[in-house]
Amino acid sequence: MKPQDIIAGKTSLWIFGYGSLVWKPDFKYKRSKVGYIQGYKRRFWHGDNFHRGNDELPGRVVTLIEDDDASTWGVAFEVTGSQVEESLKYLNVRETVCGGYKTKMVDFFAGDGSQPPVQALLYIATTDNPLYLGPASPEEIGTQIAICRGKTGHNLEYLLRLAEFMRKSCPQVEDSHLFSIEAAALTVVSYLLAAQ
Ligand SMILES: N[C@@H](CCC(=O)N[C@@H](CS)C(=O)NCC(=O)O)C(=O)O
Repeated sequence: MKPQDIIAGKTSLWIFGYGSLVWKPDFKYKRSKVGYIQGYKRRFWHGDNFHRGNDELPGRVVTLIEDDDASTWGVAFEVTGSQVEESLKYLNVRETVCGGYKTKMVDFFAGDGSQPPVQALLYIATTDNPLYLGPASPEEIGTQIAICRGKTGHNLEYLLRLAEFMRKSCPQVEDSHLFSIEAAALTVVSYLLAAQ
């Protein structure tokens, strides 16, 4: 489903965030819910040469990789009325034009699992994306994040705020990929500070 199809008739839309959107949606919404999507794992495998990096030193941001056994926790935001078009126009620039992400509709399950899933729009960077960097060790990814910055800020902020969100809002979720990268990045930062 293309965003313009959604705008055409929709008066309400859920938008699922799993990276910077969980702590910085920056668009108006009616309500939000913490929850998850199934069939995807979150990985720091997408390059970013705008928000958190540049062409010489691209940062690393998250995308979703298909995995039938995995689920990814984040936040779904419900936009209604004029918020639908406003949010999609904003996200098209932030996510697609500047970030290389494309849209996809998935089932979103609210965290308490008490209600049936709702359809949600999300932004995903697929492996054919020119900015796709792919797998690397937590140490390599952590080091890259510790030294990169872009027009929106430091790549480290992007990592630490996502880790903070998961600890506060999804304490039951053990995201070893995220937390191993966080530990590696903080180790690099401690060495850099000690070397000063
Ligand atoms: N699409 C994911 C990832 C979004 C994301 O991290 N996008 C980057 C674009 S490369 C962004 O918006 N960065 C803004 C920032 O880093 O503050 C989400 O739903 O959260």
